[in-house]
Amino acid sequence: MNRLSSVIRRINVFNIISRYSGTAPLKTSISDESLSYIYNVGIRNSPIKEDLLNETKQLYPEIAQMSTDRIEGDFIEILIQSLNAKKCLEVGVFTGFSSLCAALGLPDDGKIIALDISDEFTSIARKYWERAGVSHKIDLKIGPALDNLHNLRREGHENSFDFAFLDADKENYLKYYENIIPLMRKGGVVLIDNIIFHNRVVDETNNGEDVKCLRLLNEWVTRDKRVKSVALPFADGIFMVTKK
Ligand SMILES: C[S@@+](CC[C@H](N)C(=O)[O-])C[C@H]1O[C@@H](n2cnc3c(N)ncnc32)[C@H](O)[C@@H]1O
Repeated sequence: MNRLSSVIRRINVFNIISRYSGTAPLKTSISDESLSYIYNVGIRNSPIKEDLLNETKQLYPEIAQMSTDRIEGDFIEILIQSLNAKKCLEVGVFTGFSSLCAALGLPDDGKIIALDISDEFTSIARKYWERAGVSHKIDLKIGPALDNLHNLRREGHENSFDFAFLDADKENYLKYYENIIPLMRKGGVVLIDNIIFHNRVVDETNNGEDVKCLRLLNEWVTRDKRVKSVALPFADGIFMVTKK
């Protein structure tokens, strides 16, 4: 992590060089009505996904928005399928929406190693994985994700994952990222969720640890020579990264 610390010291997150020289981003032309239309027309019917999200809302009304965005979930499923992925990693499970989507995109002998710290949240997840018939594809490991990532590296999983989804505690994102990249195979894809974190990342008055960590991570990823990356302006902002 020495290279990491020295680069972090050099990054001034509010003095980011503008790399974009095009016209105004297309996103500004999407009205609320068009966005609703996209969400209505763009999501295929899936009673099990809707039930999971509805139960999450009932059980945890204050934090239900932690579930991965509905379109992002379908995007994960399609991406995994089109990559022919067989071995996936998820950091941050909650009640299991994104892992359900990932598992639905995997073949029957595919595997997801899913990491979370909460028995309570993931007990809901297990119920839906069972109902969807995908439990056998998901190996849930309860405990601090960083410890489990270190274990995976020690146990010989480096350079082997086809796909990873990072969606846990934001303060540790940079450490997670630095442990996920060595685990990915060449051409493997990592999606990093919440890179704008409900617009807090661009709010200069917000200097919460989670927000500061996301700013550093975003700069770090863009400069990382081990990968190619693109930031996708949907849901809560997503970095899509592929290992060279
Ligand atoms: C944003 S939620 C994940 C949402 C999930 N991807 C979904 O689609 O529902 C973040 C999760 O990270 C977990 N978490 C927080 N700190 C953690 C840690 N140190 N190690 C592992 N998991 C952690 C929380 O328990 C929570 O379930």
